[in-house]
Amino acid sequence: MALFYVRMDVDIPLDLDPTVRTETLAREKEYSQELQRAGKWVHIWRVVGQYSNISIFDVESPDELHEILWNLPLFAYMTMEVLPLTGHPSSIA
Ligand SMILES: O=C(O)CC1=CCC(=O)O1
Repeated sequence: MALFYVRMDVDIPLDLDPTVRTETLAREKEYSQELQRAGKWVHIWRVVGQYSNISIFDVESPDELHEILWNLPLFAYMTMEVLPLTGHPSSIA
C-alpha cells in the first residue's frame, strides 16, 4: 500500500470542440468513479473557487499511480502535483 496526495489543476482550452469536451468529461467521471469503487482513489475534493481537485490515492506502487494518472481522459488538460505520504508520528489514527 502506498498513499499519495495529488493536486490536479484543470485547464481545458476554450476552443475545444464542445462534443469532445462533453465526452471527455463524461469519460473522466466514469474512470474516476471506477477507481473510487475499487478503493484506489480514496478521496477527491474540489478546491473552492478553482477548477482543481485534491485527491488521495491508495495504490500498490508509484508505477501504478503513474499508469492511473497517465490514463486520465483529461490528462492532456491538467497539470499535477504528486506527493508521497507516510504516517505522522502524532497521528492517533
Ligand atoms: O474536475 C476535476 O477536478 C477533474 C476530475 C478528476 C476526476 C474527475 O471526475 O474530474
